Amino acid sequence: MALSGGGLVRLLSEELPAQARLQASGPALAGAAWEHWLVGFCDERLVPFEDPESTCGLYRKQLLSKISIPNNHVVAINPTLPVEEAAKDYAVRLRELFPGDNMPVFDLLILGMGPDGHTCSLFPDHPLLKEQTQIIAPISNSPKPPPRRITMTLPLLNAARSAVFVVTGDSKATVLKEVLEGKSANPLPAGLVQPAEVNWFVDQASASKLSSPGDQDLP
Ligand SMILES: O=C(O)[C@H](O)[C@@H](O)[C@H](O)[C@H](O)COP(=O)(O)O
Repeated sequence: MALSGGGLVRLLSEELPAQARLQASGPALAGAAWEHWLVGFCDERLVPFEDPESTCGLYRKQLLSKISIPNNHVVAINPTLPVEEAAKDYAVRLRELFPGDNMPVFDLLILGMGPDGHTCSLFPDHPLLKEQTQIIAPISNSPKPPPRRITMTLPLLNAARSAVFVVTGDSKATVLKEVLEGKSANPLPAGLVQPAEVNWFVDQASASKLSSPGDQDLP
């Protein structure tokens, strides 16, 4: 699986370890055992892991240290490289997890969405949305700080078996309606993520502007 940053870190860190403890006491659910998972990142900020802006550093501290995922099952970036090199290096690291596959196929992507409809570090009207060759790309002018990041691109995101968007808060209500119900000829980045299966986990505040469930024709 691959994880996104932002508010998702706290949300997963608050919920998953408790679920893991619950499931660990259950008879089956061996498949849910954490040691079977490899964890990558849908995007990452180019800062040291000890920086509070480091997505991997936050997950290690708040989540991964509390569940039994072996350290070598977490595929982190090399934040000491220049951003272009860090992107190339991360693409190599991910491809090593999928030997022989032309395109790595993640089982699960867990994504957030910004109030402008960005996801990962793919922002509206950014040239990266047209990237069709690289699976990981650098960005040095992220509108959301910090500016230097690496990000999965749409070819990699759309090759996944499934994606889950987790969207909360009223600041996302307008953009969520646009992504799920809009008919724009220029869809927002979150609306361009269309792997085999996409599920949206939203709270009442972020869903407050959606049409009533009965008459939605969701993508
Ligand atoms: O590292 C990042 O910044 C994220 O990957 C980014 O894409 C995030 O998911 C959205 O900006 C939503 O973040 P919030 O849930 O905090 O609004």
